[in-house]
Amino acid sequence: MAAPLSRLSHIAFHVPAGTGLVSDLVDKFRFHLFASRVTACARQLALRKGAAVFLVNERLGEAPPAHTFPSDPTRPAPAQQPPLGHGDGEFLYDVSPSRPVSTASNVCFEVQDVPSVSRRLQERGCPLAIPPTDVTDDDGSVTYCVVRSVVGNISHTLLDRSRYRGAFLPGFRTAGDVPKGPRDPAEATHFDHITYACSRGSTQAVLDWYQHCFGFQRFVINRQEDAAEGYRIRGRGVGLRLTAMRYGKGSEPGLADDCKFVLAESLPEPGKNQVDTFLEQHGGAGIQHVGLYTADIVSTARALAEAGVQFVEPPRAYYSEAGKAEEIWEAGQDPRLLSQHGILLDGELAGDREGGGRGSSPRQRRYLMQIFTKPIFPEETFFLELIERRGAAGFGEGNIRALWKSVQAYLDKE
Ligand SMILES: O=C(O)C(=O)Cc1ccc(O)cc1
Repeated sequence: MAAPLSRLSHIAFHVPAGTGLVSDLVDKFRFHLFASRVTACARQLALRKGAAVFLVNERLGEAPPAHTFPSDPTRPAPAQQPPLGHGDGEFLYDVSPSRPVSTASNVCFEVQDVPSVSRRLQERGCPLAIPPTDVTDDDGSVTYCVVRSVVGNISHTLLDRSRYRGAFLPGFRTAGDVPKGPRDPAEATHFDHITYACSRGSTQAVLDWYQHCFGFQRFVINRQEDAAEGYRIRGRGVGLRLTAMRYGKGSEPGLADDCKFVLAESLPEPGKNQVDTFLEQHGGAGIQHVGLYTADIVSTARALAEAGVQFVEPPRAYYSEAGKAEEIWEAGQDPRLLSQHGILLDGELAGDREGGGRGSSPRQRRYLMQIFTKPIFPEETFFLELIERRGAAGFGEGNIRALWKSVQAYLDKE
């Protein structure tokens, strides 16, 4: 049996010190810093927005010699530290990605029984980068292991925090103030999807690996997609092959336990494209973007733009395309407001994903709205997305084309 995952815990970045990622997440994206761990050579900061948690791992200087484990000047040493020789000792709960560039490289899941999950992974031929390891502090203990994915520099930390009462993980101090009052409706609430930029021709092997190791299921993005080839969108400046998978049973679109994994591959088309640009500047495959779910994308986009977040601009003709304004009005949205913020809207017809007859079903007002930020690191690699789903669980061709072109126009200008 594949190794069962309970829920997504957090996504970890690895960045050199001084990239400004933490201050951008706090000041611009309105995340709250809630836990930190500082050693002589690494700073690990956990930031939260609803159920969406990012862990930012910053390298502060040279790594320590392999035989030492860094002491934490900010709190007493945990009772049990990871054994030496596993990982590189710099970052707790993770391995350092080999890339020098800033990267989002670890998707961490909670599991119930780390030793049994590790055994199953090893039986399935997935070597562990860090074997089951206990870490303890005054608030309890956590067991974790780390497995490297078949995709680029991505790894997965699997942890059991059922015996832990602290704010985040053993070894971290509580930091900052997470607001306790009623949630601001303009806040994003959780991760909707994580998109991997994959090298050409690798999708099937990636699907097979995640299915074999973790029991991921294929998720149909759109009924126009082909079972073997995925959803291919090409022509008119776009060359993209998308395939998606999910780890949970899948619930109502928009719920926190329904995070999907989207695999993006470029198709041979003239000119440079954003997936290949990612692969080149990142030094290989990896996490290209993370979709943050919000129940009110207009307010969230407005608040983030006011705080300094830069979004890519939709193609100039997007809102004046035949039928677009009508489609937006029909969905109950105002095209002037969406265009003011650069938000895209795509409808999903009943049966678009389930295989029902397109055109034969009455039009349902199921739709989604999306907007991409500009890349957030100096390299043209990782970016964030805001997404609001109104009943639509997949991704529509209209939005994908427009999003692709928005990013492309931005990259071509740079
Ligand atoms: O729409 C989304 O959020 C996707 O994940 C699809 C997608 C993937 C990669 C791109 O470069 C552009 C669009």
